[in-house]
Amino acid sequence: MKTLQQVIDAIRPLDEQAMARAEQRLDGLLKPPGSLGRLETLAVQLAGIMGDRPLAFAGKQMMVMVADHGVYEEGVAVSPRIVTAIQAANMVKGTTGVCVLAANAGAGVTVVDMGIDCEQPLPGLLDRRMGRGCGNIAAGPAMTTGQARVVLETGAALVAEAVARGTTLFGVGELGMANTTPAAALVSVLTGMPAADVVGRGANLPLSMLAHKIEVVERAIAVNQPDARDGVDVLAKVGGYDLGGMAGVMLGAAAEGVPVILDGFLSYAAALVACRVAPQARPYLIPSHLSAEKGAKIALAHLDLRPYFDLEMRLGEGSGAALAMNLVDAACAVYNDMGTLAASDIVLPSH
Ligand SMILES: Cc1cc2ncn([C@H]3O[C@H](COP(=O)(O)O)[C@@H](O)[C@H]3O)c2cc1C
Ligand SMILES: O=C(O)c1cccnc1
Repeated sequence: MKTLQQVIDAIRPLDEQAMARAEQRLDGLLKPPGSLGRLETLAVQLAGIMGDRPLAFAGKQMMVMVADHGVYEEGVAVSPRIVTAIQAANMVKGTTGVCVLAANAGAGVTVVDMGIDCEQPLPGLLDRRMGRGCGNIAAGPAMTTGQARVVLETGAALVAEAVARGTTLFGVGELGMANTTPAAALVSVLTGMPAADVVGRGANLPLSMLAHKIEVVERAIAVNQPDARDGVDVLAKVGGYDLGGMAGVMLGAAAEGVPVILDGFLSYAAALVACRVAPQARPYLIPSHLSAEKGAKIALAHLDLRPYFDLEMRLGEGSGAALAMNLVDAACAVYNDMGTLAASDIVLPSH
C-alpha cells in the first residue's frame, strides 16, 4: 500500500496538449462549434485526464464506503443505527438505489466496510474495518491522525487495485447513519462558513431538531479545534471512516490518472478534505448533481465545481455519481462517433 505522501506525489497535472487536441476535434464535429455546451467541456476534461489513452470507459466502478458514527448518540439522525448494516447487506443483493442506477450505467459496485457497527464482517463487503464506528465528534476526535492517514491510504489502495483489474472510471458513494453531521462539520471547517449555513436535514430529520444538529456540529468544532489548513487533522477530528475513505478514493483516482465522479453532500465534504490534502487532485473530480442538502451550494462553490444536473436528489449512496456515468458515456460518444464538418463540406466561422 502506498503511503499518503506517495499517493500525493503521484498526482500529475492534466495533459494540456491532449486538451487542446480535444477542443480542436470538438470544434470540427458536425455542429456549430461549442453548441454541445458542457458536454464538450466534459469531454475536454476527460481528454486531459486520459492523455493518449482512448476516450472510452469500459470499466466503470462505484466505490461505496460504509461506516457508522459515534455522533449518532447525540440524536442527530432519525433512522435506526442498524440501517447502516441492513442497507450494506442490500448493497450486496443489488437492491439499493445506487446498485440499480449503477447497473443501468453498466458499472460495478464495490461495497467497502470501513467501520460498520456490527459484530462480524458482513458477507460480500470488502473488509477494511477501522473499528465499530468512529468516535463521537461532539465529545472528542473521530479517530487519531494516524488512523485518518490509514483511511485515506486505504481508499487510494482500493482504487489502485481496481485500476490494475481494468477500471478506468470511478464514482464515489457512502452509507452511514448520521454521516451528514460530520460532513457538515467538515464543510464548516474547510469553507470557514458557520455551522448554521451548512447543516441540513440529512435523511429527513424533523425541522424541529435542526437547531440541535447545528449545536452538535458547533460543539464538535469547539471541542476538537481542528486545524483548517491540515486536511488530515480535520478528517481525524470531525470526519468519519466512510467520508475519509471517499477522500482516499478521490486521491487514489488522481494518483492513478483516472476520473472520479462525485455524488452528493457527503462526497463534497470528502472532496474538500481531498483537495485540502492535495489541491492538485481537483482536476480529476467530476461533479454530478446538486444535492438538495443545505450547504451543498457552499461546498461546491468552495470546490469551484458546477454540478451537471439538479434532480432534487438527496439519497446519497453514490446514486448521483452512478447516474452521471451515463453522462460521461454521452460525452465520449459525441467525441468519438459524430461526423465532421469537413466531411460534409460545411465551412463555419470559428466561435
Ligand atoms: C433507508 C436509508 C437508505 C439510505 N441510503 C443512503 N442514506 C443516506 O442517509 C444517511 C445520512 O443521513 P443522516 O445523517 O440523516 O443519517 C447516510 O447513510 C446516507 O447515505 C440512507 C438513509 C436511509 C434511512
Ligand atoms: O446529498 C446527499 O447525498 C445526501 C443528503 C442527505 C442524506 N443523504 C445523502
